[in-house]
Amino acid sequence: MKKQRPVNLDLRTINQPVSAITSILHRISGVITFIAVGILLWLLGMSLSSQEGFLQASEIMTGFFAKFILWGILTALAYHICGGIRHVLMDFGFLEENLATGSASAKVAIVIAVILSILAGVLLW
Ligand code: HEM
Repeated sequence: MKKQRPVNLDLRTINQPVSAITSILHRISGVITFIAVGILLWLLGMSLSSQEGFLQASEIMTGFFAKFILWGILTALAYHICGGIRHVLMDFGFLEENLATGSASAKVAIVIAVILSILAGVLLW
């Protein structure tokens, strides 16, 4: 096999198209959402356990760090849903599968997710 093949695996030097960045972020946001389910179920369980548990859960959620984590979770979920709906629209043939439409829909998904993220921040603080 030829040993001197042109291989470039240095991600910092590869210019990623916006649809590729959207795709990577979609997987990352999916993993964050998966971990978030555990955190949110733990909080829900605590809040439903007793009156003290509810007060404890409320107390936890007043801290800046907890709010920041929740904001991150809501941002990841918002992004994942926007990217997910984009995927579903493409899969059902509502969006054309070409470079121009892929880039445009990726940008729209990012902009909507940023707006939802800002709204989540306003809601929390
Ligand atoms: C608890 C909620 C959710 C969790 C934990 C979750 C998690 C994930 C993860 C980890 C992936 C990545 C799979 C991979 O890249 O191999 C994924 C992909 C996907 N998710 Fe979610 N997801 C959730 C909710 C949603 C929702 C609400 C939507 C719809 C809007 C959605 C739509 C999608 C789609 C379409 C893909 C496939 C994307 C692709 O083909 O690259 N997900 N999800």
